Amino acid sequence: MSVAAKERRLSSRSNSGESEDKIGAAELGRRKRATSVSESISVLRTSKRTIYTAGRPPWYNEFGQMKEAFVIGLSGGSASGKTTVAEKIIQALDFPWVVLLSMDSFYKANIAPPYDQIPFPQQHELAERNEYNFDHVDAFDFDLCCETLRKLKQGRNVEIPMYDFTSHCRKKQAKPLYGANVVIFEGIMSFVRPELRALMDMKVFVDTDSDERLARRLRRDITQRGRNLKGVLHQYNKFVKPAFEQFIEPTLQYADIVIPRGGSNEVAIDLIAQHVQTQLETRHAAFERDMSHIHNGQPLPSTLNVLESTKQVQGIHTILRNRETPRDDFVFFSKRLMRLLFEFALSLLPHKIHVVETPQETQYEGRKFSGTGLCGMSILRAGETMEPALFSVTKDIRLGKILIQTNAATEEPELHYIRVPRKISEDHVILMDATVATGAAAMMAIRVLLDHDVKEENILLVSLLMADTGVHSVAYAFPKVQIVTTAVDHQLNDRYHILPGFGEYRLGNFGDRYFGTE
Ligand SMILES: Nc1ncnc2c1ncn2[C@@H]1O[C@H](COP(=O)(O)OP(=O)(O)O)[C@@H](O)[C@H]1O
Ligand SMILES: Nc1ccn([C@@H]2O[C@H](COP(=O)(O)O)[C@@H](O)[C@H]2O)c(=O)n1
Repeated sequence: MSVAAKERRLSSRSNSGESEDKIGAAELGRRKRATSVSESISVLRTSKRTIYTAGRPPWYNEFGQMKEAFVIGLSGGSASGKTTVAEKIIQALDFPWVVLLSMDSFYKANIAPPYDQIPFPQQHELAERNEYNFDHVDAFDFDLCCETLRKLKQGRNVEIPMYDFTSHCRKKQAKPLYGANVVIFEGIMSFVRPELRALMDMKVFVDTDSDERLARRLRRDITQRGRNLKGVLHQYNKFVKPAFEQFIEPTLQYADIVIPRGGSNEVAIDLIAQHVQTQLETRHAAFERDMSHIHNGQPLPSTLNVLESTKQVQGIHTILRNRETPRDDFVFFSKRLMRLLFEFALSLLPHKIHVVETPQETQYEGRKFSGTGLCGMSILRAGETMEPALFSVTKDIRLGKILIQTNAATEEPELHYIRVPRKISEDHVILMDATVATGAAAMMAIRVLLDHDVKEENILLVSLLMADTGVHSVAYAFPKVQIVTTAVDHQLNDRYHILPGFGEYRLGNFGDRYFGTE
């Protein structure tokens, strides 16, 4: 199958995108039209219940640790039907957060030893004349391939190189990919290296008759890869066939399952899908969801930083907690409190001594932010209300967004949309939510940042008002994250759920009061 088609499939099943990662309702609709998934909303199926969901449920435990993605390795000769089988497994799983990763993406950008002794124009000419061996192990960048698959398995954000079969080159742009519960990794050499095999939870070999493979390859390479009959036959006899015997066929011994006839073998595909479902159910059931009272009575963590409760701060709280406060006052005083909060949060960032010369030509020993970079990340919807205040105290700050909603049926947070600024791994990140109750959404947002290689100690969770449960849950899972707020409330409702500002000190739903959607 063509790389373009594989990429289309890949992007249609994951939350990656050309310019952003998103899985909002509109995107879901587009995907449904682009793929053959039948229902109008995504369905996560388990044997016990059916959960309707458009978002991604937690992929980490109460300690904040990752549940690794399930990796299916698919091997077999060229045109044996690996991609077709992968696509059928995806359809049979009918489960979001499944990504298809092809080894084709890891063809060397510039053909390397023993070939890199040949200068580039000649390499290209060799490929054009079908004299370059794309079926040799040396044609693949195994190091990058292994690193990418390992990161995906660990749930981290990756950049997938894009390969063009027509020009025989890696494209300049890579494709961001994040958020996989299941990774299907396919390629002719996928079982060759032990380090790649070690990452696979299940290994499947697609065993298709060689005549059939040749017939399919002829059709595909002529119609999709811009080749001619003579060239395909020459390449097949000189490289593809010997490579199958030398490198690919011997790896059949590593397979857990051998699928004769490839994509037509519905029974084998159903069996694989069932096994993966069972594995995912087991992992899902192991997740501790109710964290509302496991930290009861514990002292507040040392990573908690509460803004000094001056009379001025108390005055603003009084206005915000007053149910009679009109919306324009609520917005005005929230913004005042947010600015104070952000100035306080910024003071917690690392600073170094910085000496400047004054107009009087004396030296002034001051301070300067000593981090690499700073960016903000708002948890939608209420976190968005904090953006103007952040902009008013920081200059040129880059901003990302993340939409997390609670699934009414499961009461779990679900990830619906993310837009993370590029190259944030060395940055300090100010993560914003107006209020934090159980901490579930904040934990998910922190996990997303960690998956994008942000350092835990560089994250500041900044919130106007927090419940002590939320503080405990976040600090327990992510002990290096700095938690910054103006007040910590301890309030339980009759279901042992803590709601900040609830009851006597009621604040209500912050987003509704701020946006006037009560
Ligand atoms: N069972 C099948 N019957 C007919 N054609 C098939 C079948 N499986 C795959 N093909 C076709 O053969 C070609 C190669 O299949 P593909 O799944 O891309 O193989 P691979 O990923 O192993 O190279 C494609 O054009 C595909 O449409
Ligand atoms: N520039 C290239 C790169 C690779 N090939 C052939 O692709 C085959 C692997 O892809 P499958 O989808 O068939 O598994 C491999 O056999 C290479 O010969 C190519 O023709 N040109």
